Amino acid sequence: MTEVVERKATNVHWHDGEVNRGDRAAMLGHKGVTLWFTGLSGSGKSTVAVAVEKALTARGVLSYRLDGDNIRLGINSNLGFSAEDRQENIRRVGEISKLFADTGVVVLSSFISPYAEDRAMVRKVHEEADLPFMEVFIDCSLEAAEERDPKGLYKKARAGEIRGFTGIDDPYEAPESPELHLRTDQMNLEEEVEAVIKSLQERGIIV
Ligand SMILES: Nc1ncnc2c1ncn2[C@@H]1O[C@H](COP(=O)(O)OS(=O)(=O)O)[C@@H](OP(=O)(O)O)[C@H]1O
Ligand SMILES: Nc1ncnc2c1ncn2[C@@H]1O[C@H](COP(=O)(O)OP(=O)(O)O)[C@@H](O)[C@H]1O
Repeated sequence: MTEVVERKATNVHWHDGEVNRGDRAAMLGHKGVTLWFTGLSGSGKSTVAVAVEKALTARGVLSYRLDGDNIRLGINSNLGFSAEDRQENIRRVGEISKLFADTGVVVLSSFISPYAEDRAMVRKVHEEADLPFMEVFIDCSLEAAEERDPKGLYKKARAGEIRGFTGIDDPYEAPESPELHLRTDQMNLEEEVEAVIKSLQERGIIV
């Protein structure tokens, strides 16, 4: 696996507080977790995350969405779509997700995250911090995603106006053992939300 970037800072030390993760979970009434939605552009990552956020909020569960497009307009605006930039994009949002999950939030991170190695890095970062991490494969055939083409990007990619577009001329490595596998070209949104909520309950993250 590619090493996480080398730390440049020296003489830095972790500083513990007096309020811990358990205190925050007791205050909120649920645990923190990162739900990592991965899939092709147009597979439904954002649609599912938005619907799950709404359902969790209605249950009094604090959640927060981190979305590829939004993050790339802000903190990651200096990154493009080369393999190297995608890796740095995922590394940063993986670390951000970890911080949010540590606060007790149910984090809904939606990124194409096409490379298995980068997703494994995010999983490892969570495991090392003893935080729950669930990879959610938002699965949809390329044909169906291209048919949907909600932003007209596949059309542009086919016309050669976008280079290195995932699924067209850049790879997508499907997860081999995701915690949750949602076929958005075979299920409806309600079923998908239900599956996510059930999975969070089964893992004892929410009641
Ligand atoms: N070349 C190329 N390949 C894939 N996607 C592209 C590209 N150029 C722009 N876009 C738009 O960027 C969104 C994906 O950003 P991500 O941060 O999720 O990508 S990645 O995880 O770093 O691969 C993606 O959003 P979604 O369609 O919501 O997935 C696109 O809107
Ligand atoms: N079962 C489904 N689950 C999620 N999205 C669906 C489903 N069926 C159709 N769609 C549509 O597919 C599109 C997915 O777009 P989006 O959520 O932006 O995908 P992504 O974030 O993966 O790029 C939306 O237009 C959505 O309405």
